[in-house]
Amino acid sequence: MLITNIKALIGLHLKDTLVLRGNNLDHLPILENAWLLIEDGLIKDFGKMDSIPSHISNLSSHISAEGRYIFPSWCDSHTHIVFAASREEEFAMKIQGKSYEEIAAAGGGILNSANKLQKASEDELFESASLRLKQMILQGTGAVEIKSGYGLTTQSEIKMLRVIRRLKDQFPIPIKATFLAAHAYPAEFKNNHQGYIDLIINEMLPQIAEEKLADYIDVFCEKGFFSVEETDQVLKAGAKYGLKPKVHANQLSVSGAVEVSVQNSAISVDHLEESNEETIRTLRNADTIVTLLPSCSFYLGIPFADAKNFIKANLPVALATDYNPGSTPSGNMNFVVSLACIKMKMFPEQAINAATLNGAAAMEMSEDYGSIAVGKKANLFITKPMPSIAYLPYSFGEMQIETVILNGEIYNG
Ligand SMILES: N=CN[C@@H](CCC(=O)O)C(=O)O
Ligand SMILES: [Zn+2]
Repeated sequence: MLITNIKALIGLHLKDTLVLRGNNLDHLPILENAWLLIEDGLIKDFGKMDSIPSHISNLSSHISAEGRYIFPSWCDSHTHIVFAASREEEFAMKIQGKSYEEIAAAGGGILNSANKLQKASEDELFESASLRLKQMILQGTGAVEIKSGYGLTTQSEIKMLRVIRRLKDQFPIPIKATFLAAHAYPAEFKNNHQGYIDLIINEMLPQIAEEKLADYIDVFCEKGFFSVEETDQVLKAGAKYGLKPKVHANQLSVSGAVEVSVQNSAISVDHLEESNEETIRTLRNADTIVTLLPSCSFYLGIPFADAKNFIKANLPVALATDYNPGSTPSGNMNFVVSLACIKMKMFPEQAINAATLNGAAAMEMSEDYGSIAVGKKANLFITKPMPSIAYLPYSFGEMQIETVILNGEIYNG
C-alpha cells in the first residue's frame, strides 16, 4: 500500500527509541508533505513528496491523503473490557453525590460486576467484549491491554482470561492479558483476606500459568481493597510464574502502592491521581512507567493526576483509557488525549507521545508499535482533513479519524 500527499506523518521516533521520559515527551517528530509505503504489514519506507522515487510513484494502487495526517495507532495499556453488564444504576448514585467507595460499600462496584460476570457464559462475554474492542479500534486504538478481575473465583477468573485469549486470536491487533484477581475481596473473604490471597497464590496462579493465560499481574492496592503487604505477597507470587506487575496505585489515596510496585520491578503504576513528593522520588530511580487515566478522573469526579509534575521529574508518562463499567465507561483514546491536554495541561505533542509510544512501552511492545519507523508494524490511522495536529485534542468529542489501517490493511470493523 502506498499513501501519498500526506499533510504530515506524525510520531516518527527512531525504531530504537522505546520510551520517552520527561522533556523528551515534548518532541513529536513529523514529516510534512509525505508519502508512506507499507509492505507485508510493515512500514517499508517514507519520505517527502518532492523526492518520491519514480519506482514508488509509479505503483498503481495508492491512496491520496491530501490535507490529512497519519498517526501511529493509539496504544491503550489499561482496560477492563471483559464485563457482563454496564452499571448505570451507579451513575444515578454518583449524580446524587455518593463516592466510589460509598457505592462499593453499598454492594455496587467491582463485586456487583463480579456477580454478573460469574453468571455469564464465555461466549456471551466474548461477544460483548468483541463489540467494545471493535469500537475502540474504529476510534484509532491499535494495541491494547485487557485485565481480568471481575471473576474473583478461580473458575471465573480463568473464564475471563480465556475470553481475552480468544480476543487475541481473533482480532488483528496485539493484546496483552493481565491477571487481576486481586481487584476486590469477594464477600465470603471479607474477614479472611489471607484465605483469598492463598486462593490466588495456590490455586489460580498455577492454573493460569499452566494455560499461559496471562502476561502480567495486577493488584488494586488501595484502602478498603488490598493493603501494601497483601499487594507485595501477590506480586511476589506472580513473579514466580514470570508475570511482571502493572499495578492500580494511588487512585484514591497515597498508600505506599507506588513504593511496593517499584520494589517489585513493576512495568507500570497506573492511576496516581493521588501522589506526593515521595511518590516522585521513588519513581525517579525506576524504569516503571506512570500510566495516567484522565477519563476515570473525569467520570468519577476525582482529582486529575499531576502529569506536569511527573514530566518535570523526568518520568515516562503514558495515557490509557481504563475502560470499565464502574469508573470509566469509555474506550475512546481521542477523548483521553483531549482530557490530558484540557485538564492535565499536557501539550498536544506530549499527550500524543504518551498515548502512542509510551502506551506501547507500558505493554512492552514499543519495538513494534507506537511510532512510525521503518520496520515497525503498520498500525496507523488517517485523519479527516485537519488544520493542525493540535486540532485533534482541541476538537474534543468530535471524531477526526477517517481510516484505520492495521497490519497494512484498511480495517472496517
Ligand atoms: N480501581 C479499580 N479498578 C477500576 C474500576 C473497577 C470498577 O469500578 O469496576 C479502575 O481502574 O478504575
Ligand atoms: Zn483499572
